[in-house]
Amino acid sequence: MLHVKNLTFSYSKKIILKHLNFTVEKGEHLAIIGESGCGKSTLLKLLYGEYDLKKGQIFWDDTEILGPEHNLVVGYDFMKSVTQEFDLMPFISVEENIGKYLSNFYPEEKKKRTAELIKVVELESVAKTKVKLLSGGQKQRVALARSLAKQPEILLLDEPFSHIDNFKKQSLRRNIFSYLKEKNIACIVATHDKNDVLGFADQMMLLDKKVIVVKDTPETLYKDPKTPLMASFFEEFNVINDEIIYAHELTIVQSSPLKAKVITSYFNGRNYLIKAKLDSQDVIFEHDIHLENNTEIYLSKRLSKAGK
Ligand SMILES: Nc1ncnc2c1ncn2[C@@H]1O[C@H](COP(=O)(O)OP(=O)(O)OP(=O)(O)O)[C@@H](O)[C@H]1O
Repeated sequence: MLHVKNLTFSYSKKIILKHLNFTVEKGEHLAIIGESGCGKSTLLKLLYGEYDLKKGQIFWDDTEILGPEHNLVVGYDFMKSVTQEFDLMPFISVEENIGKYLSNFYPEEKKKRTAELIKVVELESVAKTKVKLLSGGQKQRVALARSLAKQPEILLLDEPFSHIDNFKKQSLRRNIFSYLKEKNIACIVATHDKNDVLGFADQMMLLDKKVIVVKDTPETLYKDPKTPLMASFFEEFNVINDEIIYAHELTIVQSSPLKAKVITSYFNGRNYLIKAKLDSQDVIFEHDIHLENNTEIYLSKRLSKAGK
């Protein structure tokens, strides 16, 4: 288990993270979210042992994670990290990069393992291509596969699919995250993308103003986001009479106290996103058809399927 105890960290005098306490079980998937600059990458670097801690401690089971003051080489065998700098070897092939740290003593096993990982990241077609010839997204996939080569116990991922196109993203997420579950590898993912979280993370943790605001399951936080910052991670939303209401939860009714005037309609794929003026505030909601500007409407929170 990863155990973070009372971690506080600053770059020179600027405090970035304050009094963080949390745990991650073996095989568990934790997503770290928060606005740009809130300290997600810094936290991953601390967990990896890239910096020395002045306050607080980090343990993986009984091993304390220590920084460069204590370790000549940063990092531990049981932990791997994939950052935004992929740190690959450009002049050797994809399969050579992935197999680089696997023992040559068992060539058959090395070959099998490399092929298995190439399949997980769907790079079969470029297995023999030199890495310098790959796109950014392909390089990111090589970095992901390489991090899994010597099966770690815990994997730290910083925006792991940021360079990967939408065609590939969803199947890649499914492959990687189910591979980690299958092998009982814990993973901590810093992300801005709800699709990295919903359906995959066991727990998610929101960082804001240096502290952990909330840590819970994605389902609990989606259904009851508590704060606008949390809601904004998931979807477009409104705050009406102090209540957070997602755009898809607002609907047009015959009559209600919420009388509004349409400002504009945006085509949104399966429906339209309508912006309207409600008293002095702008509200946003989903609707099946385009609405003319200035149409007067009445809005209400949609009843859930259970009728609540
Ligand atoms: N090496 C450094 N030296 C000094 N300040 C730094 C350093 N690295 C990051 N910072 C600062 O620490 C804060 C947190 O940065 P960090 O990269 O951890 O945020 P983040 O949440 O990962 O952001 P993003 O989502 O944009 O990647 C920022 O204000 C950043 O400017």
